[in-house]
Amino acid sequence: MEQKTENVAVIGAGSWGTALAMVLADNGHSVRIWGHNPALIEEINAQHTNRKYLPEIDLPELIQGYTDLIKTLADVKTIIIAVPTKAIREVLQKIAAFQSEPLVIVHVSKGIEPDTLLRISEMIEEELPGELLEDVVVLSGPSHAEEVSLRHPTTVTVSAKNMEAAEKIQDLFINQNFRVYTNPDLIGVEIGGALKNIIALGAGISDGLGYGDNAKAALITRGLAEIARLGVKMGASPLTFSGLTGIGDLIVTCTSVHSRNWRAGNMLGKGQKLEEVLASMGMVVEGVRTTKAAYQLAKKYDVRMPITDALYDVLFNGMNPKDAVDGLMSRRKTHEMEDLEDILGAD
Ligand SMILES: NC(=O)C1=CN([C@@H]2O[C@H](COP(=O)(O)OP(=O)(O)OC[C@H]3O[C@@H](n4cnc5c(N)ncnc54)[C@H](OP(=O)(O)O)[C@@H]3O)[C@@H](O)[C@H]2O)C=CC1
Ligand SMILES: O=C(CO)COP(=O)(O)O
Repeated sequence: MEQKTENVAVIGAGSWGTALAMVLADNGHSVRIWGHNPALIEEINAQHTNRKYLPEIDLPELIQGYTDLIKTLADVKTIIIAVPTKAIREVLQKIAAFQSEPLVIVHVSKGIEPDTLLRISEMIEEELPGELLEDVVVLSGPSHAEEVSLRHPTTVTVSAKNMEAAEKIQDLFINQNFRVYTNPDLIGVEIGGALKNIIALGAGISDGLGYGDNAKAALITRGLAEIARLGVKMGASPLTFSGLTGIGDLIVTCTSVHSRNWRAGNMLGKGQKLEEVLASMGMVVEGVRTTKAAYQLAKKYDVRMPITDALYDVLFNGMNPKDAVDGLMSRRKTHEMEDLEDILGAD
């Protein structure tokens, strides 16, 4: 496939930013990766590695590391924001302080902001004035950085209000190992990507407690039901939840040892305290903040989210994980498809 190459900036030099920089470099783009840790950027430039986040990987030389944000964005139109959700406003404020040309922002983070209950594209629209923001595109789907950086086959979805912008980002990333689909359902893509992390924490807890595949299948299936219930009330298409950013990302995150959310849940299930689990991870566990946001969203939209409620009690109210599972299993009996009307959007 003939592609026009360009300068692309990746903001965030962690696992996902680095793996996506590799995809872009494989497509021939000049990639500038910005990070706030000078030692890591020095390592990327001098040794072409990022040992903390992708220990086994050698990086293409087309990837250049930067710590100066102004230099990173010179002659760049498209930037990939790959920092944890809670750092997004901070980096956008830094960019807004000097940027004068409009940007296409591609966000690849998976979260919802607690309290404001904004999706990430909405946070970006709040932080960047209209004259600096040409388009916002989300890229999401079942895609562990560890496997993308090994160039293992991976599929993701892009979405935006302006689908022409999404298609341009599809062209920017797509290659033989990294297949990119489009989906116009921006709300569904962002909600599925964010909320699967809650269920992945739950799957990790279940495995940590010693429960088996039956319990995990139940969590994935009933987790998807409650994500779809909320998503549809927020305006998403129910079909999106049967796609890559719905069931696809749920499967990969609930079943993979690469998932930081699964790993954190696993440690919780084995009896460790949340603070010690997070301190030992060294990488972001988005599901913790997203549990708080989803708990608040469930109240706002009056949607039943029993797994999210149980996770909230474990994470923020000190509930014993075993008691949380017992609570889920002893809920009032019900019809499996009782919520179908909600999922299909009927009154
Ligand atoms: N890893 C994956 O496989 C995937 C991750 N994602 C999503 O991508 C997002 C980023 O995750 P990921 O790369 O994995 O996270 P990591 O924890 O691997 O890396 C996060 C990076 O962001 C940097 N960072 C944190 N806070 C700031 C800040 N205030 N200013 C500048 N840089 C900051 C960190 O710097 P430092 O090293 O100094 O802490 C680190 O380089 C998350 O929302 C995640 O859900 C989506 C799909 C796949
Ligand atoms: O989103 C991911 C894979 O699609 C990565 O999940 P974790 O953040 O749990 O590692």
